Amino acid sequence: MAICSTHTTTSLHSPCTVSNTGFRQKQVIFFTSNRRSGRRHGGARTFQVSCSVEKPVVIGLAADSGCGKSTFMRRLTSVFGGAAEPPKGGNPDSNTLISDTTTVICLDDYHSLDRTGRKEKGVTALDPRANNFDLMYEQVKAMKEGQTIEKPIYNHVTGLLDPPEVITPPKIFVIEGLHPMFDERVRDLLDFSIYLDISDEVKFAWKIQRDMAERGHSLESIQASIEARKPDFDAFIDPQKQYADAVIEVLPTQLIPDDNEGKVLRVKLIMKEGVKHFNPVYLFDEGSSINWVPCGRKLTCSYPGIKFAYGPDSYFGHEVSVLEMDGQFDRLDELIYVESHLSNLSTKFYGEVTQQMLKHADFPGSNNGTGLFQTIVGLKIRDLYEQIVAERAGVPAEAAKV
Ligand SMILES: Nc1ncnc2c1ncn2[C@@H]1O[C@H](COP(=O)(O)OP(=O)(O)OP(=O)(O)O)[C@@H](O)[C@H]1O
Ligand SMILES: O=C(CO)[C@H](O)[C@H](O)COP(=O)(O)O
Repeated sequence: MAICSTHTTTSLHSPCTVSNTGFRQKQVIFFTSNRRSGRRHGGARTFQVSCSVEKPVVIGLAADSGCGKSTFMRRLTSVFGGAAEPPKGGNPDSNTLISDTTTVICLDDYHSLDRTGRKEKGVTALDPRANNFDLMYEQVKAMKEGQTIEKPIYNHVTGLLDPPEVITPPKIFVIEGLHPMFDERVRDLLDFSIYLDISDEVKFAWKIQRDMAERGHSLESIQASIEARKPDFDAFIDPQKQYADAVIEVLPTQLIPDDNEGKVLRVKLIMKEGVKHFNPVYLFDEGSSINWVPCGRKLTCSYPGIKFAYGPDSYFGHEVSVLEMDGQFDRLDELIYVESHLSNLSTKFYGEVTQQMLKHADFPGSNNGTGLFQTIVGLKIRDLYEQIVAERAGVPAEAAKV
Protein backbone atom coordinates (compact mmCIF):
# COMPACT_ATOMS: atom_id res chain seq x y z
CA MET A 1 0.00 0.00 0.00
CA ALA A 2 1.40 3.37 -1.00
CA ILE A 3 0.43 5.02 2.31
CA CYS A 4 3.11 7.68 2.05
CA SER A 5 2.99 8.18 -1.65
CA THR A 6 0.50 11.01 -1.23
CA HIS A 7 2.51 12.83 1.42
CA THR A 8 5.61 14.90 1.55
CA THR A 9 7.15 16.04 4.78
CA THR A 10 9.49 18.88 5.49
CA SER A 11 10.94 19.59 8.89
CA LEU A 12 12.61 22.44 10.68
CA HIS A 13 14.79 22.14 13.75
CA SER A 14 14.71 23.37 17.28
CA PRO A 15 17.67 23.49 19.68
CA CYS A 16 18.87 20.26 21.31
CA THR A 17 17.84 19.45 24.86
CA VAL A 18 18.79 16.56 27.13
CA SER A 19 15.82 14.47 28.32
CA ASN A 20 15.51 12.99 31.80
CA THR A 21 16.39 9.61 30.27
CA GLY A 22 19.80 11.03 29.45
CA PHE A 23 19.18 11.00 25.71
CA ARG A 24 19.77 14.12 23.75
CA GLN A 25 16.54 15.03 22.07
CA LYS A 26 15.31 17.43 19.51
CA GLN A 27 11.90 18.67 18.60
CA VAL A 28 11.32 18.36 14.88
CA ILE A 29 8.62 20.48 13.35
CA PHE A 30 7.10 18.98 10.29
CA PHE A 31 4.61 19.99 7.68
CA THR A 32 2.82 17.30 5.80
CA SER A 33 1.02 18.07 2.58
CA ASN A 34 -1.39 15.73 0.94
CA ARG A 35 -0.70 15.81 -2.76
CA ARG A 36 -4.22 14.81 -3.69
CA SER A 37 -6.07 17.28 -1.44
CA GLY A 38 -3.26 19.87 -1.42
CA ARG A 39 -3.94 20.46 2.33
CA ARG A 40 -1.04 21.15 4.69
CA HIS A 41 -1.00 19.88 8.27
CA GLY A 42 1.49 20.93 10.90
CA GLY A 43 2.81 19.16 13.97
CA ALA A 44 5.70 18.72 16.33
CA ARG A 45 7.39 15.51 17.43
CA THR A 46 10.26 14.89 19.77
CA PHE A 47 12.93 12.51 18.50
CA GLN A 48 15.72 10.95 20.49
CA VAL A 49 18.58 11.78 18.21
CA SER A 50 22.15 12.84 18.63
CA CYS A 51 21.98 16.57 18.13
CA SER A 52 24.77 18.42 16.51
CA VAL A 53 25.55 21.99 15.70
CA GLU A 54 27.39 21.02 12.51
CA LYS A 55 26.83 23.11 9.45
CA PRO A 56 27.74 20.53 6.86
CA VAL A 57 29.82 20.99 3.77
CA VAL A 58 27.49 19.87 0.97
CA ILE A 59 28.71 17.73 -1.94
CA GLY A 60 26.69 16.73 -5.03
CA LEU A 61 27.39 13.58 -7.05
CA ALA A 62 25.41 13.10 -10.25
CA ALA A 63 25.24 10.09 -12.57
CA ASP A 64 22.80 7.77 -14.23
CA SER A 65 21.84 4.59 -12.45
CA GLY A 66 24.52 1.87 -12.47
CA CYS A 67 27.36 4.28 -13.23
CA GLY A 68 29.46 3.77 -10.11
CA LYS A 69 28.01 6.27 -7.58
CA SER A 70 27.94 3.73 -4.74
CA THR A 71 31.48 2.61 -5.49
CA PHE A 72 32.67 6.22 -5.51
CA MET A 73 30.88 6.88 -2.21
CA ARG A 74 32.60 3.89 -0.59
CA ARG A 75 35.98 5.27 -1.69
CA LEU A 76 35.09 8.76 -0.41
CA THR A 77 33.92 7.51 2.98
CA SER A 78 37.08 5.46 3.33
CA VAL A 79 39.26 8.56 2.83
CA PHE A 80 37.70 9.93 6.03
CA GLY A 81 38.15 6.59 7.82
CA GLY A 82 35.39 4.32 9.09
CA ALA A 83 32.67 2.46 7.26
CA ALA A 84 29.30 3.81 6.18
CA GLU A 85 26.13 2.06 7.30
CA PRO A 86 22.38 2.57 6.98
CA PRO A 87 20.75 4.47 9.88
CA LYS A 88 20.71 2.20 12.95
CA GLY A 89 17.31 0.77 13.83
CA GLY A 90 15.72 2.44 10.82
CA ASN A 91 14.01 1.21 7.69
CA PRO A 92 16.05 -1.75 6.36
CA ASP A 93 15.41 -0.45 2.83
CA SER A 94 16.79 3.02 3.61
CA ASN A 95 19.05 4.41 0.87
CA THR A 96 21.06 6.51 3.34
CA LEU A 97 24.61 5.71 4.43
CA ILE A 98 26.09 7.22 7.57
CA SER A 99 29.68 7.21 8.81
CA ASP A 100 31.43 9.25 11.51
CA THR A 101 32.07 12.13 9.14
CA THR A 102 29.72 11.71 6.20
CA THR A 103 26.04 11.18 5.52
CA VAL A 104 25.20 10.17 1.97
CA ILE A 105 21.57 10.48 0.91
CA CYS A 106 20.19 9.20 -2.37
CA LEU A 107 18.04 11.67 -4.28
CA ASP A 108 15.75 8.83 -5.40
CA ASP A 109 14.13 9.56 -2.02
CA TYR A 110 12.68 12.73 -3.58
CA HIS A 111 10.72 10.81 -6.21
CA SER A 112 7.24 12.30 -5.94
CA LEU A 113 5.69 9.49 -7.96
CA ASP A 114 6.11 5.89 -6.90
CA ARG A 115 6.63 3.08 -9.42
CA THR A 116 2.91 2.70 -10.10
CA GLY A 117 2.41 6.46 -10.30
CA ARG A 118 5.16 6.77 -12.92
CA LYS A 119 3.68 3.93 -14.93
CA GLU A 120 0.22 5.50 -14.83
CA LYS A 121 1.54 8.89 -15.93
CA GLY A 122 3.95 7.39 -18.49
CA VAL A 123 7.03 9.16 -17.08
CA THR A 124 10.45 7.80 -16.08
CA ALA A 125 12.21 8.50 -12.76
CA LEU A 126 14.58 10.78 -14.69
CA ASP A 127 11.75 13.13 -15.61
CA PRO A 128 11.59 16.18 -13.31
CA ARG A 129 7.80 15.67 -13.08
CA ALA A 130 8.49 12.49 -11.11
CA ASN A 131 10.60 14.35 -8.52
CA ASN A 132 9.87 16.87 -5.76
CA PHE A 133 12.52 19.58 -6.23
CA ASP A 134 10.84 22.00 -3.81
CA LEU A 135 11.21 19.53 -0.96
CA MET A 136 14.75 18.61 -2.06
CA TYR A 137 15.72 22.29 -1.97
CA GLU A 138 14.04 22.98 1.40
CA GLN A 139 15.69 19.98 3.03
CA VAL A 140 19.20 20.43 1.58
CA LYS A 141 19.01 24.10 2.63
CA ALA A 142 17.84 23.15 6.14
CA MET A 143 20.66 20.60 6.39
CA LYS A 144 23.23 23.17 5.24
CA GLU A 145 22.00 25.46 8.01
CA GLY A 146 22.60 22.70 10.54
CA GLN A 147 19.00 21.61 10.97
CA THR A 148 17.60 18.12 11.35
CA ILE A 149 15.29 16.94 8.59
CA GLU A 150 12.68 14.24 8.12
CA LYS A 151 13.45 12.92 4.67
CA PRO A 152 11.17 10.65 2.67
CA ILE A 153 12.41 7.19 1.59
CA TYR A 154 11.87 5.71 -1.85
CA ASN A 155 11.82 1.96 -1.40
CA HIS A 156 13.53 0.29 -4.36
CA VAL A 157 12.33 -3.13 -3.20
CA THR A 158 8.61 -2.29 -3.22
CA GLY A 159 8.64 0.72 -5.53
CA LEU A 160 6.69 2.71 -2.89
CA LEU A 161 7.37 5.82 -0.81
CA ASP A 162 7.98 4.72 2.79
CA PRO A 163 7.55 6.81 5.97
CA PRO A 164 10.33 9.39 6.36
CA GLU A 165 13.59 8.99 8.29
CA VAL A 166 15.29 11.54 10.53
CA ILE A 167 18.65 12.83 9.29
CA THR A 168 20.85 14.95 11.55
CA PRO A 169 23.58 17.21 10.14
CA PRO A 170 26.93 15.48 9.60
CA LYS A 171 30.28 17.14 8.86
CA ILE A 172 29.94 16.27 5.17
CA PHE A 173 26.53 15.86 3.57
CA VAL A 174 26.56 14.15 0.17
CA ILE A 175 23.54 14.18 -2.12
CA GLU A 176 23.96 11.54 -4.81
CA GLY A 177 21.62 10.56 -7.57
CA LEU A 178 20.10 11.55 -10.86
CA HIS A 179 19.50 15.28 -10.26
CA PRO A 180 21.79 17.00 -7.71
CA MET A 181 22.62 19.83 -10.14
CA PHE A 182 19.31 20.00 -12.05
CA ASP A 183 17.51 22.59 -9.89
CA GLU A 184 19.36 25.90 -9.70
CA ARG A 185 18.37 26.42 -6.04
CA VAL A 186 19.84 23.04 -5.01
CA ARG A 187 22.88 23.55 -7.24
CA ASP A 188 23.68 26.83 -5.50
CA LEU A 189 23.82 25.06 -2.14
CA LEU A 190 26.62 22.73 -3.24
CA ASP A 191 30.16 23.41 -2.03
CA PHE A 192 31.52 20.97 -4.62
CA SER A 193 29.95 18.92 -7.40
CA ILE A 194 30.99 15.85 -9.37
CA TYR A 195 29.51 14.23 -12.47
CA LEU A 196 30.29 10.64 -13.50
CA ASP A 197 30.07 10.66 -17.28
CA ILE A 198 29.99 7.07 -18.49
CA SER A 199 29.88 6.62 -22.27
CA ASP A 200 27.03 4.55 -23.70
CA GLU A 201 29.31 1.64 -24.65
CA VAL A 202 30.81 1.37 -21.16
CA LYS A 203 27.44 1.89 -19.44
CA PHE A 204 26.05 -0.99 -21.46
CA ALA A 205 29.00 -3.25 -20.54
CA TRP A 206 28.62 -2.45 -16.80
CA LYS A 207 24.86 -2.93 -16.89
CA ILE A 208 25.24 -6.32 -18.55
CA GLN A 209 27.82 -7.34 -16.00
CA ARG A 210 25.59 -6.36 -13.06
CA ASP A 211 22.03 -6.88 -14.24
CA MET A 212 22.64 -10.12 -16.15
CA ALA A 213 25.08 -11.74 -13.73
CA GLU A 214 23.65 -10.50 -10.44
CA ARG A 215 19.98 -9.74 -11.16
CA GLY A 216 19.09 -12.33 -13.80
CA HIS A 217 17.93 -9.81 -16.47
CA SER A 218 18.14 -10.75 -20.17
CA LEU A 219 20.39 -8.95 -22.66
CA GLU A 220 17.31 -7.72 -24.57
CA SER A 221 15.65 -6.30 -21.45
CA ILE A 222 18.84 -4.44 -20.45
CA GLN A 223 19.11 -3.01 -23.96
CA ALA A 224 15.41 -2.01 -23.93
CA SER A 225 15.73 -0.35 -20.50
CA ILE A 226 18.78 1.70 -21.58
CA GLU A 227 17.02 2.78 -24.78
CA ALA A 228 13.80 3.69 -22.96
CA ARG A 229 15.71 5.95 -20.55
CA LYS A 230 17.95 7.53 -23.19
CA PRO A 231 15.76 10.51 -24.26
CA ASP A 232 15.19 11.59 -20.64
CA PHE A 233 18.83 10.92 -19.78
CA ASP A 234 19.89 13.22 -22.63
CA ALA A 235 17.34 15.88 -21.69
CA PHE A 236 17.63 15.98 -17.88
CA ILE A 237 20.70 14.15 -16.56
CA ASP A 238 23.55 14.62 -19.03
CA PRO A 239 23.29 18.48 -19.19
CA GLN A 240 24.19 18.67 -15.49
CA LYS A 241 27.84 17.91 -16.32
CA GLN A 242 28.34 21.50 -17.47
CA TYR A 243 27.85 22.63 -13.83
CA ALA A 244 30.19 20.07 -12.22
CA ASP A 245 33.45 21.15 -10.60
CA ALA A 246 34.96 17.76 -11.50
CA VAL A 247 33.86 15.28 -14.16
CA ILE A 248 35.11 11.70 -14.43
CA GLU A 249 34.56 10.69 -18.04
CA VAL A 250 34.82 7.00 -18.89
CA LEU A 251 35.36 6.00 -22.51
CA PRO A 252 36.44 2.91 -24.46
CA THR A 253 40.22 2.52 -24.80
CA GLN A 254 42.11 3.99 -27.73
CA LEU A 255 44.97 1.55 -27.17
CA ILE A 256 43.19 -1.40 -28.81
CA PRO A 257 41.91 -0.66 -32.33
CA ASP A 258 38.13 -1.27 -32.62
CA ASP A 259 37.91 -2.65 -29.10
CA ASN A 260 34.41 -3.88 -28.35
CA GLU A 261 35.07 -5.76 -25.13
CA GLY A 262 34.89 -2.64 -22.95
CA LYS A 263 37.31 -4.04 -20.36
CA VAL A 264 40.18 -1.62 -20.91
CA LEU A 265 39.10 1.98 -20.28
CA ARG A 266 40.23 5.47 -21.12
CA VAL A 267 39.33 7.75 -18.22
CA LYS A 268 39.53 11.54 -18.03
CA LEU A 269 39.47 13.67 -14.90
CA ILE A 270 38.18 17.09 -15.97
CA MET A 271 38.84 19.69 -13.26
CA LYS A 272 37.39 23.20 -13.39
CA GLU A 273 39.85 26.02 -12.80
CA GLY A 274 39.06 28.83 -10.36
CA VAL A 275 36.86 26.79 -7.97
CA LYS A 276 37.27 27.99 -4.40
CA HIS A 277 39.18 25.51 -2.19
CA PHE A 278 39.97 23.24 -5.16
CA ASN A 279 43.39 23.15 -6.84
CA PRO A 280 43.46 20.77 -9.82
CA VAL A 281 45.95 17.90 -9.80
CA TYR A 282 48.71 18.06 -12.40
CA LEU A 283 51.27 15.80 -14.04
CA PHE A 284 54.93 16.96 -14.11
CA ASP A 285 54.41 20.62 -14.94
CA GLU A 286 51.29 22.67 -14.13
CA GLY A 287 49.65 24.13 -17.24
CA SER A 288 51.82 22.28 -19.78
CA SER A 289 50.54 19.65 -22.20
CA ILE A 290 52.10 16.28 -21.46
CA ASN A 291 51.89 12.79 -22.93
CA TRP A 292 53.49 10.11 -20.78
CA VAL A 293 53.92 6.37 -21.31
CA PRO A 294 55.26 5.21 -17.95
CA CYS A 295 55.71 1.56 -18.94
CA GLY A 296 59.33 0.45 -18.78
CA ARG A 297 61.61 -0.25 -15.87
CA LYS A 298 59.41 1.11 -13.07
CA LEU A 299 55.94 -0.02 -14.15
CA THR A 300 54.94 -3.47 -15.34
CA CYS A 301 52.61 -3.12 -18.34
CA SER A 302 51.21 -6.00 -20.34
CA TYR A 303 49.31 -5.41 -23.60
CA PRO A 304 47.93 -2.82 -24.41
CA GLY A 305 50.03 -0.77 -21.97
CA ILE A 306 49.26 2.48 -20.14
CA LYS A 307 49.21 6.02 -21.44
CA PHE A 308 48.75 9.25 -19.45
CA ALA A 309 47.99 12.70 -20.79
CA TYR A 310 47.60 16.05 -19.05
CA GLY A 311 46.91 19.57 -20.17
CA PRO A 312 44.64 22.61 -20.22
CA ASP A 313 41.36 22.55 -22.15
CA SER A 314 37.95 24.18 -22.36
CA TYR A 315 34.74 22.45 -21.20
CA PHE A 316 31.34 24.07 -21.78
CA GLY A 317 33.14 27.41 -21.97
CA HIS A 318 35.04 26.87 -18.70
CA GLU A 319 38.80 26.68 -18.36
CA VAL A 320 39.71 23.20 -17.14
CA SER A 321 42.71 20.96 -16.53
CA VAL A 322 42.38 17.42 -17.83
CA LEU A 323 44.28 14.39 -16.57
CA GLU A 324 43.78 11.24 -18.62
CA MET A 325 44.70 7.59 -18.16
CA ASP A 326 44.18 4.92 -20.81
CA GLY A 327 44.92 1.28 -19.94
CA GLN A 328 45.18 -0.64 -16.70
CA PHE A 329 47.69 -1.47 -13.99
CA ASP A 330 49.14 -4.97 -13.82
CA ARG A 331 50.50 -4.44 -10.31
CA LEU A 332 48.65 -2.00 -8.08
CA ASP A 333 51.57 -1.52 -5.70
CA GLU A 334 53.52 0.03 -8.58
CA LEU A 335 50.98 2.86 -8.69
CA ILE A 336 53.31 4.65 -6.27
CA TYR A 337 55.54 5.36 -9.29
CA VAL A 338 52.69 7.19 -11.03
CA GLU A 339 51.63 8.91 -7.80
CA SER A 340 55.12 10.32 -7.32
CA HIS A 341 54.80 12.15 -10.66
CA LEU A 342 51.46 13.78 -9.80
CA SER A 343 51.24 17.03 -7.82
CA ASN A 344 48.51 18.85 -5.86
CA LEU A 345 47.07 15.51 -4.73
CA SER A 346 46.11 16.81 -1.26
CA THR A 347 47.54 13.68 0.36
CA LYS A 348 48.62 13.76 4.00
CA PHE A 349 51.65 11.52 3.42
CA TYR A 350 53.70 10.15 0.53
CA GLY A 351 51.89 7.21 -1.06
CA GLU A 352 48.40 7.87 0.35
CA VAL A 353 46.70 7.45 -3.06
CA THR A 354 48.42 4.07 -3.57
CA GLN A 355 47.54 3.03 -0.04
CA GLN A 356 43.85 3.88 -0.58
CA MET A 357 43.79 2.01 -3.90
CA LEU A 358 45.45 -1.08 -2.37
CA LYS A 359 43.01 -0.99 0.53
CA HIS A 360 40.10 -1.33 -1.89
CA ALA A 361 41.73 -3.44 -4.58
CA ASP A 362 38.52 -5.48 -4.78
CA PHE A 363 36.31 -2.48 -5.70
CA PRO A 364 35.31 -2.18 -9.40
CA GLY A 365 37.80 -0.07 -11.34
CA SER A 366 40.71 -0.40 -8.93
CA ASN A 367 43.13 -1.33 -11.70
CA ASN A 368 42.31 1.65 -13.94
CA GLY A 369 41.65 5.38 -14.10
CA THR A 370 38.12 5.13 -12.65
CA GLY A 371 39.39 3.97 -9.26
CA LEU A 372 42.46 6.23 -9.38
CA PHE A 373 40.49 9.38 -10.19
CA GLN A 374 37.67 8.60 -7.73
CA THR A 375 40.32 8.25 -5.01
CA ILE A 376 41.97 11.53 -6.02
CA VAL A 377 38.61 13.35 -5.98
CA GLY A 378 37.93 11.86 -2.53
CA LEU A 379 41.21 13.34 -1.26
CA LYS A 380 40.39 16.71 -2.83
CA ILE A 381 37.00 16.70 -1.05
CA ARG A 382 38.73 16.06 2.28
CA ASP A 383 41.04 18.97 1.57
CA LEU A 384 38.12 21.22 0.55
CA TYR A 385 36.28 20.30 3.75
CA GLU A 386 39.32 21.14 5.88
CA GLN A 387 39.79 24.47 4.14
CA ILE A 388 36.11 25.44 4.60
CA VAL A 389 36.17 24.48 8.30
CA ALA A 390 39.39 26.42 8.83
CA GLU A 391 37.97 29.45 7.03
CA ARG A 392 34.80 29.40 9.13
CA ALA A 393 36.82 29.12 12.33
CA GLY A 394 39.31 31.76 11.20
CA VAL A 395 42.24 29.40 11.80
CA PRO A 396 44.97 28.13 9.43
CA ALA A 397 43.91 25.08 7.34
CA GLU A 398 46.48 22.94 9.20
CA ALA A 399 44.47 23.34 12.41
CA ALA A 400 41.32 21.90 10.84
CA LYS A 401 42.82 18.66 9.54
CA VAL A 402 40.65 15.57 10.10
N1 LIG B 1 34.88 1.54 -12.26
C1 LIG B 1 34.17 0.47 -12.62
N2 LIG B 1 34.70 -0.47 -13.40
C2 LIG B 1 33.98 -1.55 -13.79
N3 LIG B 1 32.70 -1.75 -13.44
C3 LIG B 1 32.13 -0.83 -12.65
C4 LIG B 1 32.82 0.32 -12.20
N4 LIG B 1 31.99 1.05 -11.42
C5 LIG B 1 30.84 0.39 -11.40
N5 LIG B 1 30.90 -0.74 -12.13
C6 LIG B 1 29.83 -1.71 -12.39
O1 LIG B 1 28.61 -1.03 -12.33
C7 LIG B 1 27.79 -1.59 -11.29
C8 LIG B 1 27.07 -0.46 -10.57
O2 LIG B 1 27.99 0.25 -9.76
P1 LIG B 1 27.46 1.08 -8.53
O3 LIG B 1 26.56 0.24 -7.70
O4 LIG B 1 28.63 1.71 -7.87
O5 LIG B 1 26.62 2.18 -9.34
P2 LIG B 1 25.41 3.11 -8.89
O6 LIG B 1 25.50 4.31 -9.76
O7 LIG B 1 25.47 3.33 -7.43
O8 LIG B 1 24.16 2.23 -9.26
P3 LIG B 1 22.61 2.41 -8.85
O9 LIG B 1 22.26 3.85 -8.98
O10 LIG B 1 21.89 1.56 -9.84
O11 LIG B 1 22.51 1.88 -7.45
C9 LIG B 1 28.73 -2.41 -10.41
O12 LIG B 1 28.11 -3.54 -9.86
C10 LIG B 1 29.80 -2.83 -11.38
O13 LIG B 1 29.36 -3.98 -12.04
O1 LIG C 1 17.10 5.68 -12.10
C1 LIG C 1 16.98 5.25 -11.00
C2 LIG C 1 17.87 5.78 -9.95
O2 LIG C 1 18.35 4.82 -9.07
C3 LIG C 1 15.90 4.28 -10.69
O3 LIG C 1 15.50 3.64 -11.86
C4 LIG C 1 14.71 5.04 -10.09
O4 LIG C 1 15.05 5.53 -8.80
C5 LIG C 1 13.49 4.13 -9.96
O5 LIG C 1 13.78 3.03 -9.19
P1 LIG C 1 13.06 1.65 -9.39
O6 LIG C 1 13.48 1.17 -10.77
O7 LIG C 1 13.61 0.79 -8.26
O8 LIG C 1 11.60 1.88 -9.29
